[in-house]
This record gives sequence, structure tokens and C-alpha cells, in this order.
Amino acid sequence: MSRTTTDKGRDRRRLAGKPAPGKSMRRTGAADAGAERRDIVAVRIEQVREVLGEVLQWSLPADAVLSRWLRQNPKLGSRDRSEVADAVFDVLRHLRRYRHYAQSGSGPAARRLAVLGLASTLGAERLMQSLGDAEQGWLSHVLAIRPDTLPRGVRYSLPDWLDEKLGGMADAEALMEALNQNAPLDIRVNPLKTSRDEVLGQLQEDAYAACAAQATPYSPWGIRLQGRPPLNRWKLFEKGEIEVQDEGSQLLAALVAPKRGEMIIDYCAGAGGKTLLIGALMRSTGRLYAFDVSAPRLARAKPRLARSGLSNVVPVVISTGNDTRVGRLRGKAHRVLVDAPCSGIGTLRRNPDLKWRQHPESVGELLKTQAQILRQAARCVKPGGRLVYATCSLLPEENEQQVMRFLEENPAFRLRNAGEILADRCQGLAMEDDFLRLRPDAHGTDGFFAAVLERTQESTQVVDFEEKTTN
Ligand SMILES: C[S@@+](CC[C@H](N)C(=O)[O-])C[C@H]1O[C@@H](n2cnc3c(N)ncnc32)[C@H](O)[C@@H]1O
Repeated sequence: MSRTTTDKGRDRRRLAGKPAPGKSMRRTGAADAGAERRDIVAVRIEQVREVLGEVLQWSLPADAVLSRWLRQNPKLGSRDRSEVADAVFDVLRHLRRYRHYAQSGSGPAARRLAVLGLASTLGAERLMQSLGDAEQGWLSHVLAIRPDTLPRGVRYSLPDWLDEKLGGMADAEALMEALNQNAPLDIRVNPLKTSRDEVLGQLQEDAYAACAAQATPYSPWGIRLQGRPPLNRWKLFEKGEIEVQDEGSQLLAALVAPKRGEMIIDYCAGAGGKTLLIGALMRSTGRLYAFDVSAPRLARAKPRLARSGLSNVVPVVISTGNDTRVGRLRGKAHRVLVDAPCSGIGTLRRNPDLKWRQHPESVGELLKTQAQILRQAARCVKPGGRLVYATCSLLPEENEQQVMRFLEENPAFRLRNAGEILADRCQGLAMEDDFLRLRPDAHGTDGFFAAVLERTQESTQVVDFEEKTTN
């Protein structure tokens, strides 16, 4: 059989130790891809290190620092953005444990934290390829440490004061563990425009398959989604049929139990999360005042209100002292919601930096503000009306203790059973006493607290009541 030119060429190359052209190209391609992956990881480590350098100064909330950094780096794609964000938030969640691990390494501490965050979010294997021998050795060493051999505060990455506070609660370690998980993405349907079944039906379509939409267990308006879909580009969102809202927040709005035609005050309305649901439950009738001392926060409620189709909401920027517009509503409101400024410890799944930004002194300041807001808001409640006090904190001093002190000072109010009030609309929530307490480990929501305080019908002595409480 005669040998072809191709055969001869292949033999010459083999003798010369050179691979065939096709193979050579394939191998180089694979090697290039590997090198590219290593480069990307090396760049990622630097990006995370850079963001952490700013976040760990604690001058701004982590999400604000991250948003600014992303604006300064507009060329990054969506995958780059989410890889950086995931690693930064992972480091904030596990900061105390990672700092403990970082002690044994060398080089800049922020780089070691970035490596740990990325090892957790991208996988250690992917990281290893981009590390030198010493860093690889260190990473293997710390990843082999069993967290259950570490003191509890280090294991769950809590500052000592918070470890002590949460440690005194029932099922403390389950709570600490749950607070270190990623929060799911909950949305709420707008009952003024649609129903949950209708939205769930649409989300069963192929285009939304990755979201694996499921009804939330307690709120009749809630849907839980997987991943981070680009919600604000969805038609459902643009048409005001859905809003982003944790199931726990939905339950707080339900606890207000508003009725058509009533006069209701959302005293700390912020960007209007609860206002929107309360207004929809009023079927856009009556009057719903959305108060807040922060004009920028209330301004953020405006586009949401526009989408919602509500026409009963009156946003008002109030002052922290004795505000005349608040004064005019004295004794007039059927319901007043105080969604008080608080430590936010119940939201650590979403805001892990709060455990490092808050401290006993800042909580002490919040306690004074909460008591003052409660006193001012209580004046607006009409006899027989209700004041709902809520926080996204798990700390008893911001919650039960705050309410019990208010009740001692204000005998015109009595505690109502929150579980019974919610039972009308929300199934399956069993509470052990009159308060509503939600926990991520028990309910899958952020941590929330709420109490319903009813002003007795007989309490017509508004003047006495005010004099007693103005100090
Ligand atoms: C927990 S946030 C409210 C969140 C909002 N209700 C929501 O559902 O999106 C607390 C709000 O209380 C406001 N606030 C702080 N001090 C206040 C005061 N003295 N009177 C009224 N609002 C106050 C803050 O500006 C902040 O927006």
C-alpha cells in the first residue's frame, strides 16, 4: 500500500517529537482555557480584596459600598458582579471565623479573607489553581479545621455581646446557624391587581422555570423564588402586580388588619414596603398616612406607590420632635403601625455587616428612639383603635421589654393576641404567647417581632394620657 503525503508528514512530525496539528491546537486551547480560568480567579481575589478593604472600615453599609464599587466598574458582567458580591457577603457572614483562620497565614490579611470567601462561594478546587504553594498549604490546613472545635462565637461568627444575647434564647445554635444562611427571594403579589394563583400560574411557564416559584407557607400573598432573577425587568413587576418583600414583612402588614374606609398611619413607612400591602388590603379606600423622618426614604416609596395603583396613600415627612401634622391626627387613627428603627439583628441573612456595625451602645440609642416613637405614635390612636409595634430585631430589649415598659406607662392600652388576629388571613402560625415572633430557623423568614396594643374604648382622657407620656 502506497503511503500518502499525509502519512509521511505525520511520521516526520512524530520523529521530530512534534504533535499532529489538530491535537496541538486542541491541547493549546485547553491549556489556554485553564490559564484563563486561573487568571479570572486571580483577578477575582483582587476584586474581593479591594471591596473588603472598604467594607471593613464600617463607614457605610456593605451593600452601599458594593453598589458604589460596581458603579465604578461598569464593564463587569453580571456573573463577575454576583461572584464578587457573593464572596464579600460570605466573608461578612463568617468574618470572625475567617479572621481566626487568617491568623495562621501570611501576606495581606484582606487577601486571606478574600481567598476564604471565594473558596466558600466558588469552591476550594477552583481557588487552589490560582494560589502559590504556601497559600495552597494554608488554605488546605484551615479548611480541614472542624468548626465544631471552635468556641461558639467564632464558629457562628458573632461578636461576644451578640453571642451572649442570642445564646440565651431557645434553640440558640439553630438560630445562629440560620442567620448565617443566604435569605431566599420572596415576592408579594398585589391583591389590588391580581391573585397569588394567577401569578404562580404565570411563573410555571418555561421562561421562569429556573425560579422554581412556590407559595410561601404563611402569607397568602407570598411567593418564594430560587436564585436572583432580574425581577425589575419582569412585566409583572412593571405593572405593579408583584413587589419584593420578605414573608415576615408581609405578616407584619397583615397584623395591622386594616379595613376598608379606615384611617391608618404607617408611622415609620420608609420606602413603603408595608404601606403598599396595608393600602391594598384597604382596597385603596379610606386614608393611609405614610410618615417618616427621612425624605430620601419616603421618596423611594413614590415609584412603588405609582406602580401599585393605590390612591389612598398620603406620604408625609415628619420631624422627630412634636410635629404639628402628627398632632392634628391625635386620637383619630383606627390603626397605627410603628415599624420601628431597630438593630436589624433579625435580618443578618441579608445584612450580615449589621452584626459588626451594631454594638451595645448603638442598641442603647435605638431603645430611646423606639420608646419616643411609641409614645408619639400612641397619641394618634383612637379609643378602641390599635397600635402595632414591630421590629426586625431578635433582642428582647428592643421587643418584649420595650412593649412591657410602654404598657406599664400607658394603662389605656392592653395587649391583644397577635396569633389570633393573624389567624383570619394567615394559616399555621402558632405562637406561645400574645406576641408575634418570627425566626429564620423556625419560619424561614427574617427575624421579626410584633405586638398589638389596643387602646381601650373607655380611654377618653386623651389629655391625661398625653401629659403622662410627654417627657
Ligand atoms: C424599619 S425602617 C421602616 C421600614 C418600612 N416600614 C418598610 O416596610 O419598608 C424604620 C424607619 O423609621 C424611620 N424613623 C426613624 N426615626 C423616626 C421617627 N422619629 N419618626 C418616624 N420615623 C422614624 C427611619 O427613617 C426608617 O425609614
